[in-house]
Amino acid sequence: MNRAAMTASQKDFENAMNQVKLLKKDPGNEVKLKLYALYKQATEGPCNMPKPGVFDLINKAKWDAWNTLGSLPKETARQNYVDLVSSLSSSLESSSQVEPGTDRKSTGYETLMVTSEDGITKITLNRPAKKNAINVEMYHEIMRALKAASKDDSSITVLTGNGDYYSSGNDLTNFTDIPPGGVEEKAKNSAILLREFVGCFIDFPKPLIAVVNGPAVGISVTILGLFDAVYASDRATFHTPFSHLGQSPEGCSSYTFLKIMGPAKATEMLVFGKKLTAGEACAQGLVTAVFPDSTFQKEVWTRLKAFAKLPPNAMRISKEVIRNREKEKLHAVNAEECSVLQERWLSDECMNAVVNFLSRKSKL
Ligand SMILES: CCCC/C=C/CC(=O)SCCNC(=O)CCNC(=O)[C@H](O)C(C)(C)COP(=O)(O)OP(=O)(O)OC[C@H]1O[C@@H](n2cnc3c(N)ncnc32)[C@H](O)[C@@H]1OP(=O)(O)O
Repeated sequence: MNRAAMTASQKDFENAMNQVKLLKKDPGNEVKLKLYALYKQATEGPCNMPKPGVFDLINKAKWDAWNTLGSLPKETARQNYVDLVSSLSSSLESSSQVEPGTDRKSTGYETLMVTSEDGITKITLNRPAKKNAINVEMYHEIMRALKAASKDDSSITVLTGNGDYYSSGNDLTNFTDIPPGGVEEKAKNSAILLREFVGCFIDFPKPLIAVVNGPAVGISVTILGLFDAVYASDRATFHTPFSHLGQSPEGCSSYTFLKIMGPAKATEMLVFGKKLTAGEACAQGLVTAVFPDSTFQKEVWTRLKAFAKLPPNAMRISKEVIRNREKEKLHAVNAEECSVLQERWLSDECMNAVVNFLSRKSKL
């Protein structure tokens, strides 16, 4: 009897492991850590691995989850794993029945909403609960959306944010997913990603317009220097706290901001982390126009719809004439900024700032 039950439980365990791979929705980090811990306990027994270092956030979280199970018997862990997967499958299935085929799914983007209407392709950053922080998936999706927009039949492309923020910049949890090659490999991969990401903005062929609906931080601010127009709500602020984060400027801002606002004002922003109001950013040339938040959407979209009616080829060619002679320089600046940042990400100053944010010791 016992033996039959154990065999059945082992089979259920294997089925459950397969079921986890087939889950349609991400169950979230907390559940994933529980699954990891139960799996390890069921297959290897109690945790006797050395505790990972303080900067190794992911492995430390995994270790904590496993260690918490103490001396739970392997068979019980196996059963608990099976029970957890079964509850998970039914809850995720039922939630997908409530909301069949949401918009996000139909567009094929997880972190963005992309629509095309009235000659305008609108790319909306769509992680409002995280203040539209740009995680690795979002970097890739923005690049994909820009590539698609460069070839579609729209005349202009708009980037905006959903919710109260435009974007809080780089998602600081990006730094916690350390690959087997360690933090050096992570820094190298991030520099490659950043260079490719910024390169897409440098090369974007159609008029690119930012509709800054709220506060903007970090990389969401620096790349504005590569846009053709920037419209802001009077609720928006512009903040590049690189020194506070132990980092250095990116998005070609070390070049574009100096050209736009001059070295003194650019230094205040990029080195001293001065946060600008929308009015100040407009006075310094980073923002094209500011509108009261109450009428922002109406006024901006009326203006953009009128722009989108202009002959698209003329707009594209005019942009080429204005921007092309700077392209080579911008790519060189981008490469240099990324290589400096690759080093910065390995510094104690940067690691401490990220750990402080993640352990909720500091915010901007
Ligand atoms: C690979 C390429 C790398 C390119 C490098 C680029 C450099 C940069 O972009 S530097 C800028 C990095 N950004 C920040 O330092 C902002 C950090 N966030 C904050 O200081 C605050 O969250 C805020 C001032 C933006 C908002 O504060 P508020 O009190 O209104 O809201 P919160 O409760 O803090 O946020 C809600 C929710 O969102 C999460 N979150 C917000 N911003 C980020 C972020 N940048 N990275 C990760 N997560 C972020 C925050 O943790 C909250 O999540 P929970 O509800 O789960 O706690």
